[in-house]
Amino acid sequence: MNIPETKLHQLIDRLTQSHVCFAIYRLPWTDEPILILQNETEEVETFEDLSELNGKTGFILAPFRYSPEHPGVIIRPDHTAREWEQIEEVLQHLNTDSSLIRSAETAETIHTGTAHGKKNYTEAFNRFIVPLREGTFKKLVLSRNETLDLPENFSPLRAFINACNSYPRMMISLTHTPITGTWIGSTPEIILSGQDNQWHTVSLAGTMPMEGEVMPENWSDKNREEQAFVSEYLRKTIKKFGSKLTEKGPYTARAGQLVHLKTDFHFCLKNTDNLGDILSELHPTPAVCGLPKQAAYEFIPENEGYDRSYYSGIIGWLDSQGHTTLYVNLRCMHIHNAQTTLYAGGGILPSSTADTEWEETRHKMNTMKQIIQ
Ligand SMILES: C=C(O[C@@H]1C=C(C(=O)O)C=C[C@H]1O)C(=O)O
Repeated sequence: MNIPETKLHQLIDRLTQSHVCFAIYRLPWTDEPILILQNETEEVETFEDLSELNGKTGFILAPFRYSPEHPGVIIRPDHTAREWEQIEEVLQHLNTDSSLIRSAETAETIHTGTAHGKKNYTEAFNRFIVPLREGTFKKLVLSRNETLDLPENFSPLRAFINACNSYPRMMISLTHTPITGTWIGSTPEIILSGQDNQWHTVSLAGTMPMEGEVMPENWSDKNREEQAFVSEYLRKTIKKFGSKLTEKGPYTARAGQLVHLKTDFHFCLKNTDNLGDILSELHPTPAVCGLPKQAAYEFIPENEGYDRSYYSGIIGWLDSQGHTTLYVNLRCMHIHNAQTTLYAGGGILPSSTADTEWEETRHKMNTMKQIIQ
């Protein structure tokens, strides 16, 4: 993807420090930036429950779990533009003097050095592994975050473009609202995409690093099992609201310098008025939460030791009248002041070990670390 001319580039970077609500995203295997911009004077609409999204249209950022600090937001598409020329035209009309006031984002002061981070992670791992080995849970996803200082010349838009150029298979996004702050992500995981009666979701789990440019295929039983849990859950859930379910996989799919096991699920929906209800059934899948679902959804925030915020929530374009492309918010980072907080997790089974799982989160975080410069 081309870098836009300097004036536009600087304007978009400054918008990430303003009260303007916008998202720029790029779908997999395309080279087209899409801007969704809400009128500057309006506050972003929030929601507490995915079912409130029934019948709505807009760019969604929903947390893993709702809290007053982290509501879901819907960026209303008052303006939509594709390609830098059109985006420039739309942004020209912004009243940049009044809108470019720094948003009151609270500075996070978490400094998780690696040693400290690994100690916390291992303690959380120990809390997770006990109920897994006792059989209370079949699978739990344990995640962590890490905060880094950004380079002085850091540009959110350059990071977005770096991600577009490095990760053609992923959905890349740069999202900003005063409520959520600024998020940049490269996600490989669709939660719900489609239009009319043709819909798609994926079961994505199991992780190995790429071997140079070769995709490894020697999946362990643990990886196969944790992906099978996600597939089983999706099969059951889709049957509640969809019909004509077809399935392809599992097969090995690349995501940056990692590979995952992936199964595609295609199905039909009778109508699209209740996409919010469908999302509340789907989210959170055992790719980011666990089984049994509800117990895992309560166990994780109480035992993980930090707040996932928008990581492992939902991000993307929702349009009940048109084409929807919603993803799980993975391989993402929150930009705040001169720092960034990166997030990553992985599925834990009774056979898991803390060191291997820690390494997996390091590999996943590298997806974002690579594009910071
Ligand atoms: C939880 C993450 O990724 C998810 C978990 C995976 C796993 O456990 O192997 C693989 C892909 C994703 O569904 C993440 O990237 O943080």
